[in-house]
Amino acid sequence: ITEERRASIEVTQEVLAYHITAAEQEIQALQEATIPSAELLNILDFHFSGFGVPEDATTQSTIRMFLDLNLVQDFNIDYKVSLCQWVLTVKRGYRNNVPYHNWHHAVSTAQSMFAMLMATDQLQTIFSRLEILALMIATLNHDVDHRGVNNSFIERTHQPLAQLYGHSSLENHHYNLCVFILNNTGSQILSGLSAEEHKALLHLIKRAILATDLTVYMERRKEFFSLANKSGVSWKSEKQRDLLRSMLMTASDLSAITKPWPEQKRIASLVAMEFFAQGDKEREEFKIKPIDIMNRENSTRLPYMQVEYIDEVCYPLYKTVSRLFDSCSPLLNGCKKNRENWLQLADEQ
Ligand SMILES: CCCOc1ccc(S(=O)(=O)N2CCN(C)CC2)cc1-c1nc(CC)cc(=O)[nH]1
Repeated sequence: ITEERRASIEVTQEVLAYHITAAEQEIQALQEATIPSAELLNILDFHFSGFGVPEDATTQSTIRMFLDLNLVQDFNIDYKVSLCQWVLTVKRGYRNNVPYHNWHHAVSTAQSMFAMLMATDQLQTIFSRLEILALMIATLNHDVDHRGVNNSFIERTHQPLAQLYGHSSLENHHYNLCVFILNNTGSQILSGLSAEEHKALLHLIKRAILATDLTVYMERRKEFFSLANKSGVSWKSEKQRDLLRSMLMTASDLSAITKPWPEQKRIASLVAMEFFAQGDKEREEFKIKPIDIMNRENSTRLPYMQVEYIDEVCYPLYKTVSRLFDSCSPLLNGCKKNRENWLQLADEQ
């Protein structure tokens, strides 16, 4: 990158550091709070939704996940000084003027990963402690600073992010901000790790966040489905574990489609709001015709689009994950149920 671009990134990071550091009183309140149990917070349930809970419960739920997975203890994470500030700083990294890709989506995604890990002993034996730490940090940060527009919009409209990163520009940005927050004074939750653990962890986090680019998921899932068809997969090789971690990232990322119908309906309208807002920008600002799913005029086709989304993107994944890990079958059942609900609405159109 040229010298002036490097300088402008420095300035942006300084400004970001100032804005992103959580407010003192918010940190204090969280530090002093008694964190309710996982049962009380309902975070062990597959039907939990981050969109349904008040802000302070979302930060307490995140802390509870790290505590109950023993990550605070295993990695000597300083609870008061770093973990509280880190959670609040990640929360502030999300934009609350974005209808769907905001902090509530981040918490829902992290909670889905948490629920899968807590329900499936096998996963806790397959993955090392470092991999579990990576998955929890990656799910919470995987969409940080999302602007409510997708990669293709960013690339087609030549936004700075597109010039910084060739492809998966959003996911690269999410990863870089995740690292920036981990290095920011006051939220350095990884200070208890050795140099080689830290290096290995950042690689695991990068792979996990980049895996949330849906185009990457659609390419790699064939390999996952055929691997899962073999009897008794060992998940011993790093390549196989990387694939499994990536697929579980997507299963967590798309878990809104598995939620009880009232929740799924509400979340789908937030997704639609965001997609249509992008369509409006494309039409007005960039004089480009928005693609079907982002075109407000097609909103009557929404139920039909959801059925397509379930059939083409979601169902095959939850089917395979549930076949490998039976305890994750609530995700498949929720997805099946929502397909029926959307199909019924589509037929009524
Ligand atoms: C609810 C408004 C319409 O929502 C959709 C419409 C179409 C498709 S799609 O499968 O055809 N497909 C996906 C891959 N893109 C590259 C092309 C379009 C997906 C969604 C959708 N996406 C998400 C994830 C953010 C959540 C969600 O609930 N629904």
